[in-house]
This record gives sequence, structure tokens and C-alpha cells, in this order.
Amino acid sequence: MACTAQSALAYVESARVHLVGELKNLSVIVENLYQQGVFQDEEVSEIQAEKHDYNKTRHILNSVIKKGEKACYMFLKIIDTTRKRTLGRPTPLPERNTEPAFDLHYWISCFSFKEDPQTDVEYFQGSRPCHEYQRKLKMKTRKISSEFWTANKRLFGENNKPDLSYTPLVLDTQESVSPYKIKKYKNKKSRMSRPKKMKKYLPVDRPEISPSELLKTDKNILLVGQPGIGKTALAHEMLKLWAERDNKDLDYMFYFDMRNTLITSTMSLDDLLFCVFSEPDRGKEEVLQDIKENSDNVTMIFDGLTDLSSSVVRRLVEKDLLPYAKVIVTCRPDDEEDFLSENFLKMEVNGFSEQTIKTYLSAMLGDEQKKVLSNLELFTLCHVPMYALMVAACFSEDSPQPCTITEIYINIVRSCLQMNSNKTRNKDLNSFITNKCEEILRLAEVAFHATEGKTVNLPEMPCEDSCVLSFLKPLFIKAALTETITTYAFLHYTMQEFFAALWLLKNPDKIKDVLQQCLTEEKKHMKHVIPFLCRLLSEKSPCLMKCLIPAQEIKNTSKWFFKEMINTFFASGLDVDILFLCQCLYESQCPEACIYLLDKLEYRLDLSGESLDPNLCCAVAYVVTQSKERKISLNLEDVMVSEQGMRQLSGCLQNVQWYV
Ligand SMILES: Nc1ncnc2c1ncn2[C@@H]1O[C@H](COP(=O)(O)OP(=O)(O)OP(=O)(O)O)[C@@H](O)[C@H]1O
Repeated sequence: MACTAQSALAYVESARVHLVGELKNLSVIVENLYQQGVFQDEEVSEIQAEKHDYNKTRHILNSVIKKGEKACYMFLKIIDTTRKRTLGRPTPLPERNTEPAFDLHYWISCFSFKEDPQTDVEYFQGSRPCHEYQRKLKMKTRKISSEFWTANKRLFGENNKPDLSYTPLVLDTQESVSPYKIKKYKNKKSRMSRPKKMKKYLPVDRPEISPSELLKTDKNILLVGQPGIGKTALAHEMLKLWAERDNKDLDYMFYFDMRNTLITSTMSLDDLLFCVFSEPDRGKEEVLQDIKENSDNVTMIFDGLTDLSSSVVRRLVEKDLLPYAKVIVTCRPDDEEDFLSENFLKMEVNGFSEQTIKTYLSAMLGDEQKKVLSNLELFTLCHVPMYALMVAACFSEDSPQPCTITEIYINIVRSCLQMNSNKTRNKDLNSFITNKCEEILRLAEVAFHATEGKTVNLPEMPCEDSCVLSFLKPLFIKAALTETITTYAFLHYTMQEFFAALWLLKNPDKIKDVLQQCLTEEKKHMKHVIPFLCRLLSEKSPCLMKCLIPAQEIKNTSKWFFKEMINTFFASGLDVDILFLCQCLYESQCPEACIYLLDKLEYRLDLSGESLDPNLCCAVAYVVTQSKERKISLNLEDVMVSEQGMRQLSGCLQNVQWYV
């Protein structure tokens, strides 16, 4: 708001008396005048030697006035660009009881600066130690954010490391309604068709709220979301964006991974900032003072906050310590109640939308993505970014073992447990899982009963264990004014089915019943548990199983299971769902079971009129390839198959004799 054309000299002189009393951060003014060549070393030393700020200010003003118009202009320019620190915080209007005698903020905004040809002049906003500390924080935040993605890259094979980075997430503000949240408690059987049920998990794209907008807003933010939904990824994106910003503003950003950081209840602010996060190389006091006096330049992220037991964290969240600092808290829905206040803008993190899943998979898998796109269960599972990551990692694996669908779930379970176990190392993960066996099987039991009842609402809370809870999302139902009931559901229905299969493994006497249930109209949905069971019972029984169920028990069950399964479906008198059996046998990776099925089919596979997605093609090709002695009569008349599916099938054609 430039409104005067006075000379700089006259302008400074006219306000001299007010400046003497009110200028702050004198070292910043002196440093900038020195950098601009207005002051020389000797003058700087003289000013520094003055004992009182009042005298220092007088000395600075006298000198620039004496040096004339150019020096005064530079002085005004410095005050203008550093005004937040050198003129102090402007008093908000309602807080003013009396008319201020002279408003220096208004005064500086009225000076008409020339169009500056030298736009790249950088002014120091604070003392050198403060700027150095800002640089140090930027290096640290850049490192933290790149380490986050590097850790994910380790999941991928040496030749398949994708370029992992932030993919936009669906973020809902308090006002908008979350699409996948279950609104009412319905412990009834779902009447929804399976595809419809699956699609319900996909959050609807909203007008995008970008991490950079979140970073810009002055508001405090509470990011709430289910485990693995992307809260930390979003926080790291903000760290990265901040680190990449130019350094025109002197500001600070701190990040605390609350799950892996010990913040004691007696810690002070400087302990938290300097000991826990990063220590200034020099001028600790000066830096702390700048942070306290200019707390509007501070952003603090508390990632994965569960409680406010640490007094320093509580006082920061409650704006008691750094009242103008921006605080960003991420938490799971279970804990949100503790932090929700009107100080915070609540945002729900809802994971990937349909479109972003496609973008993500295409970047990660290229053409292989079609295997996921054609499988609605897997596709919708990917709305949880953590699950999407495992899907991508499993499909990109160039191991000799083909990737079965169950393999993906096993990996998801293992990595969820690892992430929620205070960073258990890979080599210790099996013993960690063994120790959690009881809790995991308790979850599996609850999952089985819910699946049998065809509901997503778990009838009871399996246990309080945070590892187990990382597979679930809570639903809060207000039962009365002072009573809230919490029920839980899996983040995706197929995860529930996977755990149901785990329970069956521990209770093999129930398996025959379940196989029979698959043939009934009322319980036919139990069929979806069977492919998981096939893989879990396979001879190449994956590690997860050995930690939970003794190998001998698995072996005993698998001895009879595959034949029993095939016989049950053949004995039903109904049309045998060959494709379903192929899928089960592909999961099992069991050649003998394939031969048993082919035998039953008299080596004739009639798939005419079927629609085969690439995964089914893979399964059919696997079964056909197992027949070493006899060729298979394969009928593919009027079959719908994609180019990729055809490629899968072509691998088994040497075993085929065409159906006539
Ligand atoms: N926006 C995203 N873009 C790409 N990948 C993502 C994104 N969000 C999450 N991911 C992937 O999912 C994994 C889990 O996400 P993240 O750690 O952010 O979940 P979270 O919500 O913080 O979970 P928790 O409550 O368990 O802390 C990440 O390691 C990352 O690989």
C-alpha cells in the first residue's frame, strides 16, 4: 500500500523517534546493512559494542541518516522485507484499547519503493544461526521424506525398483461425507451383490486438496484415517514441499514420528526440538528465542499421535507453548476424540480413488496392472495405499514362484504386523508373529464368524492389541447421550475372508462343513474363503502359517483337503464351476491336485462361452501345464479373452489337443 513519494531520507527522519523505541531484532538490521555494503566492519563492531538496544538503534539510525538517501532507502527496504521480525507482531485491531500513537507497520507499507531491478537480493530475516538452523532442518526433513520412500522400495526386486512418490489421496473435510463409512450399525446379512459391495470401498474423488495447500493454510490440521491409508505419506509430502521451498522466509518445520520416538512426560520445548529432532550448530539460545517470538513461522507435525501424556506435546497441541505455531496431527479414528478441538481443521484421509488406483498401478506395474484391473477384489483392495503397495510389489516380483492372490494377502498381513511392531526387523518378524499368535487367531475367529454371518461388522472386539487393530476400522455409534458403542470392520471384506481361512486352518474339523456350505444358496458366499485355504494349506506353506500353526497340523489337513474339495464340488450334482476350481488349484500350486481334477474331468476342459480375465487364464494355464502324460482337450469356443490373457494361455498350448 504505497502512498507517499517522499524521499527515503525524509521518511526515515520523520519516523526516527518512533523507530528508536520500537525496532526489534537489531542484529538482523545490522547484518543486512552490512551485506548491502552500507556498513563496514568497523561500524558493525561499534554498534555491537553499544550496551543497550536503545543506543544501538540510535547508532544505526544516525548512521544511515548521515549516509544519505541511498543508505536510508536500503534501510527502508530491509525494514519492509523483514518487518515481521524487526517491527514485531502487528497488534490485531480488536486487541487495541487505545489508538496507537504510531503504527510502524502502516508507516512502512506507505513508503513507495521503486520498481526494483535487483529482485534477486536476499535479505536475512533473522540472525545467521537461525538461517543456518533452517538450512539444517531442511536437510533433515528432505532426508526423512526420502528415507520413507526408500524403505518402500526395498520391497521390490533389484531390477524392478519403481519411482515411488506421493500419489494424490482423497481427502475429506469435516463437512463432506465419507463415502465408505458405514453409517448405521447393521448386523444383518448383506444383500448387496459382491461387485457392488467391493465398489463401496472406493472413495469418491473430491476436488483435490493438495498437500501444498495444506502446508500453506494457517490452520492447524488433524489428519484422521485408517491404518495404512496414507497419513504418514501425506505428512512426508508436506515435509518434502517445505524443504524444496526457497529460503526467502525464515521458518522452521519439525516432524515427530510418535510411534518410534520417545518423548518423556518431563521434556521441555528445547529438549523436544533440539534433542529429539535436531540441534542448532550454534546460537541455540538465539534460535530458541526466534522460534518462541516468531512462532507463526513454525510448523510441527506429530505423526501417529495416540495420547497427550507428554506435557510438552499437550501444551503444543493446545497452543499453550507456541501459540501461533501451526500444528499438524495425524491419528487413527480411535484416538481422534482426544485431539479434536475447534483449533483444528479435521481432514479425513480416505486413500486412493478409482482413478488414482489406476494411475498408481500403471506407474508401478505398466502392462502387468491389467491383472489387478481385471480383478475387482484386488482392485478395490488397493484403495488402502498400504495394500496397493503390496499388490504392486507382489506382481512386480521377478521370482521363479508365480504370485498367487493369497501370497499378496500374506504379505499384507506380514508388513502390517511389522509396521505396527515398532520396526521389528525382517529377520525377527517370524518370532514377533509367533508371539502374537494368540491375538491373530482371535481375530481370525471373529472374522470367520462374521463371514459366516455374511456381515462386515465384527460381532465383538477381538482384542486391544494395536497390531491386530491395524487391520480394522472402528465405527462409532451413538447409543445414548453418554454412550457410544464401537464396532469394528476389516478395511476390506476380502481381508476378513482371508482371516476366516486362517481360522479354518486352526479348526480343520470345520472345513468339511464349510465346503458343504459353499453348495447351499444361503451360505454360498463361503466359497470365497476356499482359494485362500488352498494356498495356506499348500505344501510350500508360506512362512506366515508356520508361525501360527504347527507344520504337522497343516500337513495332516492338506493330506485330505484337496481331494475332499474337488469331490465335494463334483458330488453336488450342480454344474461344476471349473474355473473356480482352477483358481483354487492355482492358489494351491499343487500338481497332484491338478491331476486329480483333470482325471475327474477326463482330461477335457470345456470353457466355451466363458469370459476369462488374465488371472483366470493364468490359473487355467497352470492346471493344464501340470498334465505331463496326457494332452488336454480344451474347448475355447466363444471365449472372451484379452490379449494379455491369451499370452498367459499360450504358455500351455503344447499340452492341448483341440476339442472336437
Ligand atoms: N499418497 C500415497 N502415494 C503413494 N503411496 C502411498 C501414499 N500413501 C500411502 N502410501 C503407501 O502406503 C504405505 C502406508 O502408508 P502410511 O504409512 O502413510 O499410512 P498411515 O495412514 O500413516 O498408517 P498408520 O495409521 O499405520 O500410521 C506407505 O508406506 C506408502 O508406501
